[in-house]
Amino acid sequence: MKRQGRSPRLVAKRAINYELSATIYSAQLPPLDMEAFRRQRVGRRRRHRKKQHEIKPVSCAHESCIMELRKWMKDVAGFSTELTPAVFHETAFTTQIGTYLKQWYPKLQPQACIAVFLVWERHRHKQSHWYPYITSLPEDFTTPPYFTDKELSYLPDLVQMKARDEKKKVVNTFDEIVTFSKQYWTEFYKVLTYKDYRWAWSVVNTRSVYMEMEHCEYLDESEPNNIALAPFLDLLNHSPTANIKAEYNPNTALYEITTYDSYKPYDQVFISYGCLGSHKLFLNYGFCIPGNVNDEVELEEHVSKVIKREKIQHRDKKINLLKQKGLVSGMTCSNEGLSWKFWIAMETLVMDWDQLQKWSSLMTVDITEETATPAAKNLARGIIQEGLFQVRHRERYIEQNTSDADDATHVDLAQMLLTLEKSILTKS
Ligand SMILES: C[S@@+](CC[C@H](N)C(=O)[O-])C[C@H]1O[C@@H](n2cnc3c(N)ncnc32)[C@H](O)[C@@H]1O
Repeated sequence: MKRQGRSPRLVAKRAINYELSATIYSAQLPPLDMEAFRRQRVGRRRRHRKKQHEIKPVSCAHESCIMELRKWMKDVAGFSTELTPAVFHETAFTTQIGTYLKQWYPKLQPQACIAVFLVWERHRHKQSHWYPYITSLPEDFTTPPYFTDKELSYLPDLVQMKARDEKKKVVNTFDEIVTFSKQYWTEFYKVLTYKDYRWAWSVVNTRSVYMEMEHCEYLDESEPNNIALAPFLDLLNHSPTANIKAEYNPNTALYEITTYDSYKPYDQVFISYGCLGSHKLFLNYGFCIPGNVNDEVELEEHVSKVIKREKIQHRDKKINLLKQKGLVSGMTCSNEGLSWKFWIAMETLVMDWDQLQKWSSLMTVDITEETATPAAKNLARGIIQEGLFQVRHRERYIEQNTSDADDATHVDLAQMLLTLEKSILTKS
């Protein structure tokens, strides 16, 4: 039942535009109808006709945890060959532990609430109604909370800062949950460990779907209440180029995903988790993809470093102006090159006083690498070089500091993020 270090995929059984629907499990949803998945029958003949030279993917349908999950889907949702509606009357708040969840103080954020629910249900093992789903979940993750502080230091600066924040958030919410449960729910307190909580938090982070939900009086409103778990649906992997539509349909009470891509038999079916670059994919899901069309490098840090040591006239005034106009955060470079906001910043920073008086005329020009002034290009070159210097510096740091105590996957991820950054900066 243990799932570790592998990545099951959903495979198209026919050359179709695949359509999946599933019910979601959220912290506060009212009872939901569940219609699981429309599974197309695979004719044996069709499989036999498959060309010899095609490499058949290795199916994981026979794996006990997936079989259990399918069996569970069949038992509770009538999952067999066609989508069959069924009903789940439970939500986290209507289960055995709902009384605690509703009284939690300070109120739980949606993610923490689902995490508490998962920790508890996992602890109940086979007694839990959710056991087949919980057993089908990965045992660990490669998201930031799983990185040691040393491993975090291998990451590029910006993503490192966000990864540290994410890890801190898990630790802080865990502490709050310990404090509350110690006093008001000792049964839970006795079984609660940081390891389990981190696991549950990561389940929610990496596997939940987006769903607009109504206000819930029991949840902390500082975080939007729009996440839900969708068993089986959460086996779908991400591709940055997948062309899909995914939304909860209140008319059918189904979470519906439609793909506009075509698949041949035995292809892996992908969905898109959103237009996410490698940083976000890593921070939220613990992986990244080379050649991701959504990748970009934020240049704000490099810009501020370079302009501190360069002689920039009226520097503070120019920086304030760029900040006021909201141009600082969009200074990026991608596989397509440097952003318009970056070029505006470069032109602004090289202006003399007279040019600065007519600054607004800049906004009407489409500045690109081709049309930028030589001074702006020169400054831009210095900033890109600073970025490349930082990447090389971090790569050397990894080389000198890694040891057997580090998790090899974590080190690989850090190196991959640096390589992606280097590739974009070099192209620019
Ligand atoms: C919603 S789950 C998808 C199912 C998952 N592969 C599993 O084993 O259950 C999301 C996780 O799948 C993995 N994943 C999804 N798309 C991926 C991809 N294109 N490359 C590598 N890992 C991916 C990541 O670990 C991510 O956190």
